[in-house]
Amino acid sequence: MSMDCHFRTPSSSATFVPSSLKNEMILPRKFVSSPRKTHFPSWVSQISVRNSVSSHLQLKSSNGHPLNAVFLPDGSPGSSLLNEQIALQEEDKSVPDSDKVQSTLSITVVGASGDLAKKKIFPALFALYYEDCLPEDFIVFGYARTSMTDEQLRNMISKTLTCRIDKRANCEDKMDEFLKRCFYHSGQYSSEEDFSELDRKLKEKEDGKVSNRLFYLSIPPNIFVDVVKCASQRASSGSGWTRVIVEKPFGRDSDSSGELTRSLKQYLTEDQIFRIDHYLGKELVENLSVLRFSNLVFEPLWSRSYIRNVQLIFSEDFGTEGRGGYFDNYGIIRDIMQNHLLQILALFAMETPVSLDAEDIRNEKVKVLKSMRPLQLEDVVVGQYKGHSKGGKSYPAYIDDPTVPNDSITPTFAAAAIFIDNARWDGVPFLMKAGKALHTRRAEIRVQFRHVPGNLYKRNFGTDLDKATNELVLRVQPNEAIYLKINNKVPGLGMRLDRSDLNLLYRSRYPSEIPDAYERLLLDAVEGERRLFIRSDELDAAWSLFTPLLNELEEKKIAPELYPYGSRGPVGAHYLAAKYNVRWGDLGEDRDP
Ligand SMILES: NC(=O)C1=CN([C@@H]2O[C@H](COP(=O)(O)OP(=O)(O)OC[C@H]3O[C@@H](n4cnc5c(N)ncnc54)[C@H](OP(=O)(O)O)[C@@H]3O)[C@@H](O)[C@H]2O)C=CC1
Ligand SMILES: O=C1O[C@H](COP(=O)(O)O)[C@@H](O)[C@H](O)[C@H]1O
Repeated sequence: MSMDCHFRTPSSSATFVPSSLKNEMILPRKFVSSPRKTHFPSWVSQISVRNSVSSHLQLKSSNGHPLNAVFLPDGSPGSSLLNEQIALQEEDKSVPDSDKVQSTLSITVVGASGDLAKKKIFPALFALYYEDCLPEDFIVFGYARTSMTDEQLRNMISKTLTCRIDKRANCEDKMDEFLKRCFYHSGQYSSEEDFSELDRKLKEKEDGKVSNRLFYLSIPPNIFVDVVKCASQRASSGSGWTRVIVEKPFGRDSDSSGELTRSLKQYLTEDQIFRIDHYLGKELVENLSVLRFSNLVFEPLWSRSYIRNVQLIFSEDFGTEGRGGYFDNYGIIRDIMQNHLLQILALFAMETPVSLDAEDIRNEKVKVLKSMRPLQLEDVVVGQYKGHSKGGKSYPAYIDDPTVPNDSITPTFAAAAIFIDNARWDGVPFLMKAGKALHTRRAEIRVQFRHVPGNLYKRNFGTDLDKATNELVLRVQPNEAIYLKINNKVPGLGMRLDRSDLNLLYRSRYPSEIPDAYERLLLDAVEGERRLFIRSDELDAAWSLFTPLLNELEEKKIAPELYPYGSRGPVGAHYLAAKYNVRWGDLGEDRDP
């Protein structure tokens, strides 16, 4: 599905459209008061009317706040009442556009000279602009210490902007238009004067309109608080909202994370903080709840009664090249498991939320996180990649990175078994595995179901009944897919059974390019939709699970098991799985569709 904003529906008002409409089964979205008028197909108005009884008016943002309205800053006295009235007014089509106060959106990318900004943030902003997902009136400011002119920033950004494969028409023009809205301000991260100067430049561009300001902190964590202090005191909006997207890592453990949250909250309210975990913005992760809660065939099976184990697998076929300095201070458990994989696990295992509202979903995630048992050292395997030569090419060891100490024992691989002590999941092992410099790049969720009781066909499966159980796989990346391994009769006169797949391969079913996770998350932040961002109590619960283990690993100086660059990782991961009678599902991946 392409992220065509005219056709993106807020999850909280997701609407089904007959399959004859295929990829257009999503409803148009917001910016109703934008001067750039959108012409919707006639079926849209029918659906809006049909849903109007339940006040599901689709033509507004997912949190119910249209962007081009005046908003009091989040959390300010009376803001919710006033904002609600404004939202109601927005729904009232009798109010002419000219009577609505025009607002502007200013996005400041702090750390604009860095890797993430170039690789992900600017391209995502351009994609949103190209899909008409940003308001008519917006500007982007880059902020960093590096000295650069606006033109140099534009030049730098232009190298990483891409056009969607299926929408090349006019793309170059759109890029030029987008770049004209990009500006740069060079400043120190702890200088209030420099942020005052940024404020002055922002005001100049905002031209007296109500301004909504979004700051994206794409910088190392040790300067988060300095920036938030300066930005909130000197460059926050006086008339609209101010929000701050904070990149991970959110601390190194419970204490440092708590300290970071307390420091941020000296300057911002929780509602203004958008802690990003980009895995939550990935298409298949977003689809997890849809699959589970909107299909009768899945939700009844979603428990210990039918599920034998669940596996969350992340692997990369490259090492920490270029990021060793950052990585060595964190390791794979903090880099991937405590956030990306745990977030997926929480979504997978939570109880049904009261609604699709952000708070209802996050409440359920917190509950299930609190039901998890803190990780035990004996349920964890750590590894680190070593150098390897293959086909005349040599691959470096982790410690060959010049920014990594020679005696580093930081894990670049980890596997863990997690248990959830609640009625639904009692006794079900949730296995996580994450590693760098492995043989392949992939992220997937694998659900292995129990044996069929009294299976009439058990003799046809040979001795290994485990191989004959159903397995549901959500392949998050690459080549997104959902497939279910089933047993099937091989056509013919005999009775031979075959393991086969019911396969929903995204590129076959949905030919349009899938939006990058950062596009979805940036758009949600602009709209004030918090569902895919981490609330502080979720973060606390996540750290409580991992902090005792991390302390123990560090105190006992547990040496990682070495594995060759490009291999399947340490053998210990297989012993860990075997301890719980589990076989990693990705071992037979050559047969995966
Ligand atoms: N890169 C990635 O793939 C991912 C990154 N992240 C997170 O996003 C954030 C940004 O990542 P990334 O772009 O890779 O980071 P960079 O190391 O590239 O840093 C971004 C910018 O911050 C400034 N900076 C770097 N080091 C320091 C320092 N010690 N003191 C002050 N300023 C500094 C530099 O700008 P200047 O010198 O011009 O001021 C730099 O261009 C980090 O929190 C990272 O953990 C999260 C997921 C993936
Ligand atoms: O957060 C991080 O994610 C990337 C992997 O992201 P992906 O979207 O490319 O799968 C990982 O390489 C990095 O170490 C980590 O900090």
